[in-house]
Amino acid sequence: MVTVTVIETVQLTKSYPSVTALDHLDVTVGPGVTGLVGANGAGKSTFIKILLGLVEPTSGSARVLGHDVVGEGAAIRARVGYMPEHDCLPADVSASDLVVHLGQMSGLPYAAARERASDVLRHVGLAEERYRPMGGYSTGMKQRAKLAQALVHDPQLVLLDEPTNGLDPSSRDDMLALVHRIGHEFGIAVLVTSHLLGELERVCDHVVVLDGGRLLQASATADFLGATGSLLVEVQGPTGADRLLGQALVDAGYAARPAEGTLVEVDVRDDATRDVVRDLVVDLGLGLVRMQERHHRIEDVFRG
Ligand SMILES: Nc1ncnc2c1ncn2[C@@H]1O[C@H](COP(=O)(O)OP(=O)(O)OP(=O)(O)O)[C@@H](O)[C@H]1O
Repeated sequence: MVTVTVIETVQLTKSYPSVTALDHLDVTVGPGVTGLVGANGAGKSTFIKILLGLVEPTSGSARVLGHDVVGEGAAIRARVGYMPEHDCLPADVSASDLVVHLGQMSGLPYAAARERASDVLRHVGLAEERYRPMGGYSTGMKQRAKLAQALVHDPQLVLLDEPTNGLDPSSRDDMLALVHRIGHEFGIAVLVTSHLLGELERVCDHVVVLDGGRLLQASATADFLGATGSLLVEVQGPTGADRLLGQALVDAGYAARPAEGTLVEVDVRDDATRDVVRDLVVDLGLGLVRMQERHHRIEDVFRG
């Protein structure tokens, strides 16, 4: 299988007078959905603006779909869709009119722009409301309109800057499902940023983690989420965890500690660990609610 490089940066650096926003970044992004993760100020928006050819690097280089970000910004923007982080929608224009207009700006004839706009607005889930002025939209509807305009010119790559910002949990799930569909069903490469590390685990094939402008880690999501070598055990009753953590586990030679909520984390020592823990729970007269392998979270990379 040929792996296509969508984005490639070499020692990419962006310095502002008081801060180094990006510090010698070597990043390669391929097809599918890639998450760009980092706390506020980590450099995510700066990275996206450089990829679009809107901000020049201080040093190093970056190529998007084979084009150099310095000098070939127009060619990049013709093939890349961009969903900005902040609310930038004109209040008195409808989503339909905006997306048709931007489709025409990208070079589509009016009839084709209308047809494409109608398609993408349907895909992002804006129905009748697409004809109403966007000033009256909820945050979720505004995010959908911003996503539609990024897709209207049939890009090969979309850069989505914090698309779940300001959304309630259910709209957040809808937006993440859409991001996943764009990357997998529509076959458009996606780079999506978030400061909420946990949410990208579900939809991204790869994750790039930035910290203070530096690359902390870049790998397949599955590599971030590997098993930790311990079990999470939940037993019934308010004192169940304490009783399990009492002498019996120690006597049996297991290292264990309290985990989130009322969970108990037990280090896996050998193949028999699960059976021993289950038997101990039974011997103590506790009901076993669940016992599962503990997996890493993307957050763990920040804990070193
Ligand atoms: N035009 C600018 N002039 C000076 N400093 C800037 C400029 N743009 C960004 N910065 C600084 O560069 C650093 C990275 O900012 P950036 O907006 O890229 O981070 P981010 O990860 O996108 O965070 P957020 O999610 O809060 O936007 C920050 O310290 C920011 O203050």
